[in-house]
Amino acid sequence: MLELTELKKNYGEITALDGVSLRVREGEKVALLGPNGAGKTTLLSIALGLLSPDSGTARLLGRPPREALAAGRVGVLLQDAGLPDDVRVGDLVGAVAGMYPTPSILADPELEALAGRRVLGLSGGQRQLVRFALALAGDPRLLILDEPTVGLDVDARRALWRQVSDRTVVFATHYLAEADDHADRVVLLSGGRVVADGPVEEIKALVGGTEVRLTLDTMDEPGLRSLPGVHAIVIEGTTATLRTGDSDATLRALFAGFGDVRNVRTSGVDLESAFVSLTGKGA
Ligand SMILES: Nc1ncnc2c1ncn2[C@@H]1O[C@H](COP(=O)(O)OP(=O)(O)OP(=O)(O)O)[C@@H](O)[C@H]1O
Repeated sequence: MLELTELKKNYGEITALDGVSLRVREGEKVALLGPNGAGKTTLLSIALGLLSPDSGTARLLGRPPREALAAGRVGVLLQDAGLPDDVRVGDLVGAVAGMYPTPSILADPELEALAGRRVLGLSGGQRQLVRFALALAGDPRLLILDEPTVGLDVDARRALWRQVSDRTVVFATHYLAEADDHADRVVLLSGGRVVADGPVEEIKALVGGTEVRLTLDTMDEPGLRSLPGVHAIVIEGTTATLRTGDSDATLRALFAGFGDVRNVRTSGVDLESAFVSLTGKGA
């Protein structure tokens, strides 16, 4: 449905994409995860034909992106996309849906409550809900969403994700938790490169997870390394720091297997520090 091959893009001195390839098949839900400046928006803009790459190619539904968009069936939600101010929400959504051969109007109570309001005066989250309704207006086969839930409250987030459940979706996010909840595959971008691409569980184990620090008077590195979920370990004297993708399993086995373990402390590993460990540099 989406095929990007060896994309490169520089803005003057800045390298935004440094040879990115990505293929998304029908039915996949792919989260593009990465810190600020990783290249997510640039990648999506090229996928949509809004920006030309310096080299490489982009195909959308088997065609050049602009052609695919013109044919309908691709829903798009971009950051800060403008909306006409002086029009009622219901009229705007109805008019846009009416331009498609298969119109679809988002059934959402919050959106319905806004139908009579003019766009001017809507809050940031309400505008985002309207943008999302416009993205769905053609009953798209493929949805491309750039940070779709920014500014949305919990109910609106739920409504959004419910609506996308039976479509192919590519979405950019900063949040591992959002990728975890709504994607089946994660593509991790950093510094304009794909640094990891795989099922959510795999990426979570790689970047997320928990740090467990502990003291063992008789250090047993191989034993600690073989605990379930552990994928990295640092030993300093009698202190060990483990990185685990499944802290429950690690701790259960730790307490069962190491009677003399003490001073056990755990902390979440945030995404930024995980990027540092994956890419060897700050994001
Ligand atoms: N129009 C532009 N002119 C110059 N530099 C740009 C332009 N657009 C993006 N960049 C730079 O290219 C790099 C990639 O930016 P991009 O917006 O694609 O990243 P992102 O992953 O979407 O970031 P964010 O999560 O902050 O939205 C950044 O260093 C950014 O500053």
